[in-house]
Amino acid sequence: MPPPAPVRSRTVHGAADLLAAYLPGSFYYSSARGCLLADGVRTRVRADAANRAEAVAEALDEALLAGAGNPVVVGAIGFRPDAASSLVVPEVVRWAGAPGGPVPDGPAFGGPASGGPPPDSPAPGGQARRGPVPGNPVHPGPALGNPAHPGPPAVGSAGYGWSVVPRPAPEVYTEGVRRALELIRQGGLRKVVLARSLELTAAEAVSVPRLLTRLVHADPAAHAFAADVTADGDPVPRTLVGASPELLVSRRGPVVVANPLAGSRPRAGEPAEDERRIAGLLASEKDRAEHQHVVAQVAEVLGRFCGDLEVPAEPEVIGTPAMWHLSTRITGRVGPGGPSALALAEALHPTPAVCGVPLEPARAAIARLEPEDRGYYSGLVGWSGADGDGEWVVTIRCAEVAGRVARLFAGAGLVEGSDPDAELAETSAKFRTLLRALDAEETA
Ligand SMILES: C=C(O[C@@H]1C=C(C(=O)O)C=C[C@H]1O)C(=O)O
Repeated sequence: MPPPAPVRSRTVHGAADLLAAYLPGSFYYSSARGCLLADGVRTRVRADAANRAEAVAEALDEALLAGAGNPVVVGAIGFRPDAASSLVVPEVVRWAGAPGGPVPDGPAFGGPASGGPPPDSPAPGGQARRGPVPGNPVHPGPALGNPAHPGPPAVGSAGYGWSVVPRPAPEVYTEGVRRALELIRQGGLRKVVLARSLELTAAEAVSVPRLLTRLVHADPAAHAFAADVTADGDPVPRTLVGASPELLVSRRGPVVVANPLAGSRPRAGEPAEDERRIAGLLASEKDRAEHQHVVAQVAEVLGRFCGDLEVPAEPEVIGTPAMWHLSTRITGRVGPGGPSALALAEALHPTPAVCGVPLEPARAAIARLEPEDRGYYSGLVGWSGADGDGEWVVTIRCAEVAGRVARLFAGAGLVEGSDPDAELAETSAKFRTLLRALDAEETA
């Protein structure tokens, strides 16, 4: 008989440990389901949209053959079909519970080497996220600034002295919105999302670990991420970092969850006014229509792969520290050997939350009316395991950070009845998630 395998105690990580261990170049992802920190590159998946699924499967198979327990692929994929992607099968993956949750005890998470998410973390899709309270549509979201846990110092604690350039200028954006509304009036296009960006330049290099930590502290229930997206020829490393409220899709075993958002109001930060805004959002036909486009597409795509699809008839309102959104949580089930979380995410992308309806006219309108390339913004970011489990979010409330520059993106969905100035204001409110974390809210 072979000698018994040596028993080694496994390190148990807390969410705070993983966040503290993040370094630029790592991949970090956290949500109400738990968090993951990935380091090192076993395989870099170099593939375009047409052969990505095959390349990912091959890389995961290789890792399995090399003895990795349950290897994962992590990273980000850009918005356009021909956009860059940054996907790797990492050398080391560490898992922990959700940020702000208890430090899990007992043996660690789901398996050798590459492990798996903690078994005791919430079900996929962040059920622990602020949901509706029956009979009370107001969901306060996290407190803004918890004095007991003030979080790390400002990203530029000495004051970065940001300079801010909106791209395009606000009046060019509103003109684009008017032209998009004209296309909608002419017929053929029903919804399109137009985005703009803010380019912030600091006097010194932006600290990505501190930016990420501030985002997680500001909203532990968000899907927070930091992914290295440095491309060949970039003079300095580039990191995609953000806190998305929008679950594109998750899979855990047979259970599939998607949580499309669309239809928004800025958070006022004053309870009575927020009550009014939430009621206004729920009652707005324009916002309901904008939301329904996304729900219909997500349900149609998931319906191709899933049984037991459940699509609530009515949206709820969810809150982030900056925004209120109409939200619909859709669930379904896949059979054994069904599509992986990444395959589902790629089938869903781009949803009308970031592109439009019908898809091709919306893509064409974006290409014509947005002067700036979106890059990774409005693509997808997350992780997928060899067993098919995983979680991918829509890449919003994010910035691409390189050296002293942080490029922020935000968009707004346009349908018949949209108002250009209100859409501009909506994008300004969406920038707040990142501006606050960069201590730049007053500058922009
Ligand atoms: C496009 C963004 O957000 C998306 C658009 C929304 C809307 O138009 O109401 C709401 C949530 C997101 O699905 C963004 O944050 O940049």
